[in-house]
Amino acid sequence: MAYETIIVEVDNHVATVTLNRPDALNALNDQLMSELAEALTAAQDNEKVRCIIITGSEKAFAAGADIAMMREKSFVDAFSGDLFTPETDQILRVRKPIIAAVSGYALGGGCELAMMCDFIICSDTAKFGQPEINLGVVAGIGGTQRLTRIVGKSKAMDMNLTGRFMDATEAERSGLVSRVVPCKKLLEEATGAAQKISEKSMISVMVVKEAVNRAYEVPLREGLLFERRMFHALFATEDQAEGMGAFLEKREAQFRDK
Ligand SMILES: CCCCCCCCCCCCC[C@H](O)CC(=O)SCCNC(=O)CCNC(=O)[C@H](O)C(C)(C)COP(=O)(O)OP(=O)(O)OC[C@H]1O[C@@H](n2cnc3c(N)ncnc32)[C@H](O)[C@@H]1OP(=O)(O)O
Repeated sequence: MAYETIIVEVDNHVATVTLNRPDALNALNDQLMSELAEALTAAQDNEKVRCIIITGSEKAFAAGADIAMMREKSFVDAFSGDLFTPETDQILRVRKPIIAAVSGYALGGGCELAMMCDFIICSDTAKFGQPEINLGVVAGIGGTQRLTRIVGKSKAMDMNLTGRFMDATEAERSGLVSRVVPCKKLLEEATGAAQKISEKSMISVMVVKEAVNRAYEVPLREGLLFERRMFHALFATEDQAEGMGAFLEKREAQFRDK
């Protein structure tokens, strides 16, 4: 598939999707979101792909929704057209793990897109923010919701009210990102993580993704029960027999459940 605003490479079970609108700091316009949705669907359907990375350029992961695209829209356009809901539903339907590899700006929809991924590895140049208030709007796809659950009310309120940016150090300290690496090592680190995940039992990987994401949604007792039942269920898989057998036979496990 030929794309204009993204670059897709599949190698060794990892699909790397690079946002590619450098002149607009990867601002998320209709075409980019449509192409990203298509690429994620293709990665989900491709049996050779076991982990997905979304990344951008050194200067910007994504500087947010495209302001030029939004400027002309009315309330009726946004509300009746359910602006951005189909795209966000699409990324949340992907069951394979998605790593956000963030360098430079991840602002507004860019920060929100990164937070919709399963975890974020960022470079020491990363800057996260929800500056929508500067535009007379507020975050629209998780910047007041996921950010608050991740970094806490005070920091989320500060960032959404002042529009200030958070650097990589603060992002790691706040739990927004999993790891911070030197800019030149970002893709190597993200690819290493993706390949390590690709070696695991795919069925277990998908259960982890679902269980950790559910922790945001349900009370602890319900989450613990879900986790317990999925732990029990995995004893029905070949991968559980292979994984535990390989350990006891002191060899590498060869997982095969899809
Ligand atoms: C399955 C598909 C998955 C899809 C997932 C869902 C994605 C949905 C995304 C929509 C989310 C909507 C809800 C969201 O909360 C709303 C927003 O995101 S509002 C936008 C928030 N972002 C901003 O306000 C940042 C705006 N940019 C800046 O402040 C600055 O550009 C900067 C980042 C601080 C960098 O400053 P500089 O280094 O000085 O660079 P320039 O400003 O000169 O920018 C260079 C060039 O890029 C253009 N540009 C930058 N940001 C945007 C943007 N957001 N939209 C459009 N264009 C942008 C800028 O205009 C310059 O262009 P030029 O003038 O050179 O033509």
